[in-house]
Amino acid sequence: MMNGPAERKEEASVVPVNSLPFDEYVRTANFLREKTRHRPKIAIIAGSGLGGLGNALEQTDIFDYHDIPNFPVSTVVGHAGRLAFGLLGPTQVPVVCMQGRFHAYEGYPQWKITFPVRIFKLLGVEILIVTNAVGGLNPEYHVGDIMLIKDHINFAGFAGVSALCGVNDERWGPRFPPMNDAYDKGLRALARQTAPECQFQDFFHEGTYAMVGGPMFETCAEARMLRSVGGDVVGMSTVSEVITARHCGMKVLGFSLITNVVIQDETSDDTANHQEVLQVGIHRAKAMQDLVSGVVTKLGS
Ligand SMILES: O=P(O)(O)O[C@H]1O[C@H](CO)[C@@H](O)[C@H]1O
Ligand code: HPA
Repeated sequence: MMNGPAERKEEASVVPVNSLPFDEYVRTANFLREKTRHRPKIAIIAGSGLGGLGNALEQTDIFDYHDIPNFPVSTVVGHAGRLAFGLLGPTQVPVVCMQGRFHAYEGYPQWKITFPVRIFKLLGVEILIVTNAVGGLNPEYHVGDIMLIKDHINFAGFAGVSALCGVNDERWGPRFPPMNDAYDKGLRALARQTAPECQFQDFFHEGTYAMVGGPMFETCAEARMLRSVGGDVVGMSTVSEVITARHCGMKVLGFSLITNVVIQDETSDDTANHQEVLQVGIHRAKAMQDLVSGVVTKLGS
């Protein structure tokens, strides 16, 4: 029998993994809405070394993550831990930018990693732009190239780790959201159109982001496996944010900066390291900024 007393009891005993009640999200959103004059429809999450985007905003209202109720705090070098509301680009489009994101390897549960995405939804955001630093797996990709994210492979998800685990609150979205259209076609077309205008068509690709848990970089065998199943780049973030945004009906656009080439050959003397990731981020931050700003300007007009 469906929904009999036994089934209901079992349902009630499930501990929701997304464990803050809806009202707590509303409290955080209200806190921010009361303190900023901006009403952005676009949110940007800046990855490792890419937080400079937030510094390019004008008329900013800036919040330290420590000061926002219920917000996690950044613990990774290269993630400033600030939420900046402001105006981006020549046409002054209102945006909100996370200067630093949260990762599972910092010890955060999935619902916390993705908490800001739902706050953006409550604030009226319709489009989420994610940026990240990645290792290149595709042999045609070089350090400093930018990849428009076409799709992702969610290795954590295969293991049952998802921000959507737990009792589903329909106020956010459906129990079984589709992900075949995770990265919006129209927004990707806009990004492809913007890349040549920024003069970097020569180092622009479109490909698939493979998400691993980190914090350790990949072994050579793992890297070859990721490449063989279709990964063009690998990183330790982003996918949970994208899934949460799609779940609550936001459109998503994503860009990856290739900060290192993932070593796939055990005879190599090179090793991956976070300092290199940050250095490349610093050198190519302007390119990423121009691209995001170019797309945002088109969206705002
Ligand atoms: O994905 P973002 O936050 O850009 O950071 C990337 O850079 C770090 C490794 O250097 C990892 O956290 C990886 O995910
Ligand atoms: N692997 C995983 N995540 C990363 C890498 C990498 O090589 N570079 C930047 N983030």
